[in-house]
Amino acid sequence: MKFTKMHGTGNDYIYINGFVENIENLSELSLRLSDRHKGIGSDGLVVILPSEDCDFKMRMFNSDGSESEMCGNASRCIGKYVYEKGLTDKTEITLETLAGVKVLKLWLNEEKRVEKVTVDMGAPVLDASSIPTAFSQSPVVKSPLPVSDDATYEVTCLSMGNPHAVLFMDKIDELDLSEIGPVIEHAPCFPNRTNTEFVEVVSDRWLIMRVWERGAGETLACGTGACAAVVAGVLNGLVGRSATVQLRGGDLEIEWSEDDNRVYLTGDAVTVFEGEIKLDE
Ligand SMILES: N[C@H](CCC[C@H](N)C(=O)O)C(=O)O
Repeated sequence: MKFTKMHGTGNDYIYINGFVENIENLSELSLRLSDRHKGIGSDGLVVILPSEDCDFKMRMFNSDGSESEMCGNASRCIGKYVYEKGLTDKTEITLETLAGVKVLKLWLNEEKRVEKVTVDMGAPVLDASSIPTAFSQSPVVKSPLPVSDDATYEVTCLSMGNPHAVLFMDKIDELDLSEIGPVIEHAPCFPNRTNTEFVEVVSDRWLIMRVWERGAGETLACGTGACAAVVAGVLNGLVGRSATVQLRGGDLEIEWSEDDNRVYLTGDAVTVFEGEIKLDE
């Protein structure tokens, strides 16, 4: 099987061309190939497929084999993949996902390489029952979430097609995410588990964030998570509608448009290497 290793802001996935490769059991394959010691090594697996109504379709699996509805960083990398491999010559591309249709706008440099991509992520979902959480008020803002006997955090929960819990706090560098991350991910109030963002507010245009992803653990960046952080920041009166989110893997630019209520995500898309792997060994 041929594959391409790509990252968006350090969030790395194995990309497979589903027009050519016919792979069964993608969930098991993601679990196996994502392993950083015994596999290729990645945060998960992304398959690019034909779509009936859109230009392309994405399926995205976490490194634990679970499938997610949406991935912002992978959407940008798909834009680069399909354009640079000649699968399309469009610079505005529609992408079918389990979270609906997303529109990718490609930014080309002088050599016609895709340098960055803006994704129209659609409107955030703020209704508690659709996120889903056990919290009943909508929007789910400043809700108390006990994480240990002596610590309760206030969380803001929303969906960008996939679930997010956002926590605002200082000194996020000092957090032990491997301890607190799984507790929140598996908290009983999140029946579908959750992605969790730990966010420090620097100014009304600048957030610093670490992320514990559902099904993948701490990653260097999360596009849907960065969108969730800005939406949650606006709901809490902490940040403006247009902000830079600084992650361990780099910066993402987020705008929650007042005009159309949609969230726009802009960031890099990078090809790391191409490879071929025997699946029967
Ligand atoms: N890293 C991705 C999101 C993956 C989300 C996944 N961990 C889930 O289970 O929802 C992003 O850039 O948006």
